[in-house]
Amino acid sequence: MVPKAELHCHIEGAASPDLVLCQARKYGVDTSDFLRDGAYHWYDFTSFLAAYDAAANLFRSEEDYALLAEDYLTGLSREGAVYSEIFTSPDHAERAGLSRMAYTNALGEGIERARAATGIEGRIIITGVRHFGAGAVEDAARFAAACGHRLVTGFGMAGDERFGNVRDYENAFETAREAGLGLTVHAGEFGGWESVEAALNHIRPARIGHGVRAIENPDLVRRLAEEGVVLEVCPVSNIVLKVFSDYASHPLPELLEAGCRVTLNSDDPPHFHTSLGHEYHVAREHFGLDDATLRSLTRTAIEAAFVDETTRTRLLGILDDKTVAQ
Ligand SMILES: Nc1ncnc2[nH]cnc12
Ligand SMILES: [Zn+2]
Repeated sequence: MVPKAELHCHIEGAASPDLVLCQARKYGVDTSDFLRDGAYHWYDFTSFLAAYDAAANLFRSEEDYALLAEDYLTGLSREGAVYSEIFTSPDHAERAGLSRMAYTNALGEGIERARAATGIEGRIIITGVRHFGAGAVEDAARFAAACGHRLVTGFGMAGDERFGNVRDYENAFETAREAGLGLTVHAGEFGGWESVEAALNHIRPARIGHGVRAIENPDLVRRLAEEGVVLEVCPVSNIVLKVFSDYASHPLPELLEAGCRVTLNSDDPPHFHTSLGHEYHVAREHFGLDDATLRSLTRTAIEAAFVDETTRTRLLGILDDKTVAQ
């Protein structure tokens, strides 16, 4: 099995329908609006975000979140993943009645449990939600900068990219940068190439969430390659959310060919009927990537991971060991 590493997965969006149904029974909530016949139901990006929020609202206690992270990472390890960064959303936890710190500690506990059981390494990227406004994203950044949790190593922004101007979020990212956190921002998913360029100019992140619509501007693709900005590409998400109509028109192969640093990610796996393993399968079947190239994408992810150098070296060692073993 090709070793895998993931940089872009929203933990609330990773809750399996079975786990969500369990939570719904626990809290006596009817899920039929967004979950039917064992699968999530929504029809466009806006209704997807609503389903995501509704599922998130069923995680309310520290044990709920510990279980969510443990369940996700344990399953990911079975697919051959050695590393995972989860995007967390303190705003969602607060809406569900849990403090940001309790939420972060609980997810950390879930990561530690999964590591003890399987060896998978995990880190937390705290995210602000763009369509909650600049004030909310600044609050999330201040929390990320101050929380002091050992596993919090990055800050990002998700949510509806069509909302507001990326400039309005500069302060939030400055706060996170000054605290030494790695930076990633969603851009070039529902916004076009201009959104990627604006993110580069105003946020200066090490990584871009998606970034795939940079393909609309060859100069920008060259810039991404030259600056070595890493793209957290989520192919199945892009097809299911209709960012591209089919795999034949998905730009991942072209971005790779242009020298961009590309990684494979699942985004919100059960919502899109995917998993990290399935993303690697899709890259093989639809983009024609061979095992050596898939391993090089894992290498890119580990190189771009927001981890200390000792951990990075250990992870690269595992990748090389497994490469030799096959
Ligand atoms: N694909 C996506 N784009 C933006 N925000 C998100 N939050 C969860 N999934 C997302
Ligand atoms: Zn995302």
